[in-house]
Amino acid sequence: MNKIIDLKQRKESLKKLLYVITKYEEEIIKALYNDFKKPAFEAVLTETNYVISDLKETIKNINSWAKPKKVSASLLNFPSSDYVYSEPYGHVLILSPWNYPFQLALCPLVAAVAAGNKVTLKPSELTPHTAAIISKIIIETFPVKEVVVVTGDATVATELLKKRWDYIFFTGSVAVGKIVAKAAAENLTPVTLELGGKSPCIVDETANLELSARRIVWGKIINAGQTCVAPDYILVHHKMKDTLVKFLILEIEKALGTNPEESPDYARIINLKNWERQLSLLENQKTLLGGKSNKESLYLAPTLLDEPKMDSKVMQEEIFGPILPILSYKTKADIEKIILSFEKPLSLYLFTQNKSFVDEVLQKYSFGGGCINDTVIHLVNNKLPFGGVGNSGMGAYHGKLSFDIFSHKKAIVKRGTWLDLPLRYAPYKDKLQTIQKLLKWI
Ligand SMILES: NC(=O)C1=CN([C@@H]2O[C@H](COP(=O)(O)OP(=O)(O)OC[C@H]3O[C@@H](n4cnc5c(N)ncnc54)[C@H](OP(=O)(O)O)[C@@H]3O)[C@@H](O)[C@H]2O)C=CC1
Ligand SMILES: CCCCCC(=O)O
Repeated sequence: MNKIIDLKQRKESLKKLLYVITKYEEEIIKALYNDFKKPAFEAVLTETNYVISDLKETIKNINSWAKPKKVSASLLNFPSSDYVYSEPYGHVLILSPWNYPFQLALCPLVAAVAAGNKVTLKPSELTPHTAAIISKIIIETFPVKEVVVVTGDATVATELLKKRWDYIFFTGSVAVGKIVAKAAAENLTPVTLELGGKSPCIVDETANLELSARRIVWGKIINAGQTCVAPDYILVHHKMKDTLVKFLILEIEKALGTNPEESPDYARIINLKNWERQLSLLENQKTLLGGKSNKESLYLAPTLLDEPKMDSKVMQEEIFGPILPILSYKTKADIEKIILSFEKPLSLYLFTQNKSFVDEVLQKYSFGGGCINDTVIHLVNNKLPFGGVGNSGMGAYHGKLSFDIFSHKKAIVKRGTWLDLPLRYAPYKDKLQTIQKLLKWI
């Protein structure tokens, strides 16, 4: 059993990490830009500041989170004091993706360290500049190497998965999530899988269309649509479709101008393979806006598609890019038929003023989490669990939940020795009635 990293040392390490990240914030922002032109505003909002506030919250609460929790004792154990101890799993592996390469690597890492674990982190090789600054930060913060960064591609991750870990935290695609789960099963290693899916965005006949368009566009164009909780496709009431499309086009132009390629506020597709995949989603599709692309700069305009067929590629796989299919519906049965044709999504968004429809949708559809009359912002509140369900993932984190997923919860009963009731001990003769009465009474 590795030496458990004591609370004082964990807190010191996290304070040092906060200092070092703050010191290198400009370098991190530059690295994110160099990797795929992530705008500085988005880099601060969704990466550096996101991690800094998570770190501050963890440092503030680590003592209370790590303290053994006293729970009410069972009368059957009288006299006793009962506790839940949070114990680090040991040595954890974190595999993180390229789309929010700083946040999705560091937030799990902060929690794993806070819970007292050693950490091996493998960031994506698709964002080498960010991986390099993460390595620099970790080396400067953890000289004793309780945290190490292993850079490299999927082959490195494959080798890492051959080792035995005490916990694996994976963020990425469903396909690789299954590879990770299989590898973990070999050693019965607990895992958190933060995956993806096709997150629907329903707009009904009561929705405020201008406001809905603004919030849908925001959630779609941030990071050039490469966000696991981005609205993947729109289901709009057929009477509202034309007006919604008009507002979507207006909001995209308001945000990025009439030529988004020239906007400094719009990222690029991460690499040629993903750019070509995005282009393949446009084949034989009717475009309402966008479609313009540039192979050299890996640019793809925010693109609205008109009523793609359900068996088309764009409707058969997670888009994970700036393409937004618009499908209209007449009845709730139309909505149900489409949403239930897919695996349980990571998110679902509903734009409506109809409270009973909200209740109906929340009851009818299973999904990781989502918003009513907005998109993506459920990730801002760290009191809310962030995770998938079914194919979109298992386990959820953020806030104290992150500390808890990296802690084994050990139950401890501390018995008094001044009293030892004989009831539970054999021989049981003529004790049965007493125990039956007692158990009914408790
Ligand atoms: N739920 C969430 O929080 C998030 C989910 N996602 C989902 O991730 C997907 C896109 O991210 P992406 O990075 O492309 O996902 P991948 O699954 O391709 O990669 C995720 C991580 O796993 C590594 N990896 C890739 N192939 C293998 C393999 N065969 N064995 C072991 N490890 C491997 C990658 O390394 P390398 O990149 O170096 O090849 C990367 O570090 C989308 O489906 C998206 O929805 C993305 C972000 C957040
Ligand atoms: C806005 C931050 C989002 C991070 C996780 C994702 O890709 O959805």
